[in-house]
Amino acid sequence: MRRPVDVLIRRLDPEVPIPQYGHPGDAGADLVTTRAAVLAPGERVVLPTGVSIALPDGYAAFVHPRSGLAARCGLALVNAPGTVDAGYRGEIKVIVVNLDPCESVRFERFDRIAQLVVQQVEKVRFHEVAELPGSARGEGGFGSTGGHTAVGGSGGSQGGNRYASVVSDREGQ
Ligand SMILES: O=c1ccn([C@H]2C[C@H](O)[C@@H](COP(=O)(O)OP(=O)(O)OP(=O)(O)O)O2)c(=O)[nH]1
Ligand SMILES: [Mg+2]
Repeated sequence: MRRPVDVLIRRLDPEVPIPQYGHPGDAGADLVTTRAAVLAPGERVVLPTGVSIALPDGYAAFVHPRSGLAARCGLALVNAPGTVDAGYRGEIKVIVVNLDPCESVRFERFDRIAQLVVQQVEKVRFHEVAELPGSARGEGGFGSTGGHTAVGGSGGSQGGNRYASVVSDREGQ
């Protein structure tokens, strides 16, 4: 295993646990909320994690959702993945939204709400050019390779089509 990267961390709440990896090979260390909360269906809230960090230069940390909460409760991060810059010294916050149409989501203090993935990031220099070099993909994007052709349209009147395509995608799984 590679040597871990050292990251300085400050507790802003004396009782908050230091983020933990669930298993040795995990990419994300779990973040908790220091504030209990109840999110009604569709509600969005910014939750404090009680920690701030100082990343080494050339690194960033990304706040990712936890799949279990997404699957069980419909919890999503509005800005997933949230980007924590190396120079940020403020409290890490998590912007959660309850996407379940019916059920509220409840968090107790110190429940794990997200996971922090630390990665090396490249700094680039942009060089303006009149033409970009060619590539196999070219300008094709947004479903250009197929598989999503029935999704989309201009909204309203396409609703029936859109639903049918979602159903058939699921049947194909
Ligand atoms: O999920 C997140 C995302 C960001 N941040 C913090 C760390 C990050 O360094 C800072 C700014 O985030 P970002 O650059 O995504 O937000 P912005 O709207 O562009 O703000 P700014 O103008 O401060 O860059 O907010 C969090 O605590 N949680
Ligand atoms: Mg920014």
